[in-house]
Amino acid sequence: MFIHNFKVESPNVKYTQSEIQSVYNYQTTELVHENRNGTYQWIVKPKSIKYEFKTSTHVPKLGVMLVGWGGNNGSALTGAVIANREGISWATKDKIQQANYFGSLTQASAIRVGSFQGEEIYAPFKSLLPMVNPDDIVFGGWDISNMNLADAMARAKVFDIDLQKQLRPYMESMVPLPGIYDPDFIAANQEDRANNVIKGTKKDQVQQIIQDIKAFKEANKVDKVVVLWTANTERYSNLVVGLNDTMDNLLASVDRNEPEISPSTLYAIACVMENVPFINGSPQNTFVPGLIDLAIAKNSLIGGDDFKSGQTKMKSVLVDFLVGAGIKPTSIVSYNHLGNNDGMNLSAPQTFRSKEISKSNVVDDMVNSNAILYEPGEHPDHVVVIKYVPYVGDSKRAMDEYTSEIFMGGKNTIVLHNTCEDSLLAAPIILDLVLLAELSTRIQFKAENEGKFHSFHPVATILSYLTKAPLVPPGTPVVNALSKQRAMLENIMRACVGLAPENNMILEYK
Ligand SMILES: NC(=O)c1ccc[n+]([C@@H]2O[C@H](COP(=O)([O-])OP(=O)(O)OC[C@H]3O[C@@H](n4cnc5c(N)ncnc54)[C@H](O)[C@@H]3O)[C@@H](O)[C@H]2O)c1
Ligand SMILES: O=P([O-])([O-])O[C@@H]1[C@@H](O)[C@H](O)[C@@H](O)[C@H](O)[C@@H]1O
Repeated sequence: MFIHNFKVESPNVKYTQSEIQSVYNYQTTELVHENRNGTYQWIVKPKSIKYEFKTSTHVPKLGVMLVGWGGNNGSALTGAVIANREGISWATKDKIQQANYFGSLTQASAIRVGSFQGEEIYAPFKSLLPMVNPDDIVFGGWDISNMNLADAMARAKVFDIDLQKQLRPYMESMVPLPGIYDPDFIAANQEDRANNVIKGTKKDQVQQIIQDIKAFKEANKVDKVVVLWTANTERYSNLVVGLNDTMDNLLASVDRNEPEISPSTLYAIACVMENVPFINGSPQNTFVPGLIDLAIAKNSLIGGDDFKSGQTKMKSVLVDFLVGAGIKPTSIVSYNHLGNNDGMNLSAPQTFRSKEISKSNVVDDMVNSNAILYEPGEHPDHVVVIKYVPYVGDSKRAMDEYTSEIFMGGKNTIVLHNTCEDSLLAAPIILDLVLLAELSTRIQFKAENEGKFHSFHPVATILSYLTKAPLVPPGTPVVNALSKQRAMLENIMRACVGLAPENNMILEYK
């Protein structure tokens, strides 16, 4: 059975006018490696730590400023929110289609809340904690192309024509602000697009972005702004001591107009200086060490990298299943071709390399978790190929071959063909990223041994389910297995409302 909302009644949960307060006993373990009677043993000690959470229930009017607003993803998300808000339906060759948020974890997935008279009871994921209604989001942003959002939607060729016709009146007045353009960081084939750029030094550009954010906030009377990069993939920035290794060196490099500071890092600096959450939906290393330093010093949320939308999302499920089943993947070949502008930009070696890194590292945690299957340092062969084929447009075609060793010298080969409608998979992920980033800034918590409440660490690992290469604080484990990432997010939100983690034991029926 499905219920649409619920209230938790518990001595550990208190609903006030402005907050949900919860006390949560976090069950974990402590490991020691001790010499017991002359033999070193691993001792595992169950441990319970009391946490207190406070979640503000003041849901803000949210502004979302997209870098790359006029791109396929940006125009698709903007159009989809308008279509949902206005209740637009449109004719397709099959049926009259209603707007929806399928593919959004927060808007279209469910959680188990328990059982009632022998029946499993589920509720919307978003019913766990008060969240922004996506229909209410005000969009804006920047693009190096000055094309209005209605024409950008037509250029993207993502939506059905009847839907585009209905959306055009809402979107043709939406024009991206000039963006920071540096041809050294994206493919040369993007130059023709760059007719809407901020002039001046890198410092001038940062200042302009800060002014743009302030002006957007004032003009739209939004309470909060979240900025998300859905612009083209950049090449990696070189990490240089004295240039971008610390926040002081990074800011000094901007003052000196150092060429190696990328546009994406400049946008991120502007956001951190304004305490505006910044999320990187692409694979480049926007978050150079100096930027991470700055975000921590300012306690300003940063998250990324690279939306986990299709081929890689499937990989983080399949490899988790195989390794979890004691089967040894030995060869993973991931090929895809696509024909959108993202694909054209990725046809350059330096920008492809950024994507190759994020798509290749996604199995590391799963491989490293099982020393029965893999010797120290042993990894599957893993190849990533991306080709630009204009004809297929945004309809990316992914083909994967997984070869694994199975019982008694056997081999198993799994072949997948996955038509990933790139922007229709990425747009709902962008929505989740901005909604969860906003929610996480309304949560304060403290452990029993901490004196005062504090926010999550500015490096938002809570967003990792949505990214290929989760950005984590130094010294924090990187988890890519999709089921673990989703469980982490759900269970943290359950803790905020006093519910135990979903452990799937259902002992009541055992
Ligand atoms: N499934 C997916 O679509 C998916 C998944 C993961 C990551 N991504 C990443 O998301 C990004 C966007 O994908 P897309 O399909 O919308 O690409 P797109 O090329 O259609 O859109 C990118 C937009 O960014 C603009 N732009 C480029 N540099 C800019 C800058 N410095 N400032 C402002 N605007 C700039 C371009 O003019 C373009 O309009 C790409 O980096 C892609 O790799 C996409
Ligand atoms: O998310 P995913 O499908 O694994 O990876 C995708 C790439 O394979 C593809 O080339 C490009 O369309 C997107 O930028 C996305 O990153």
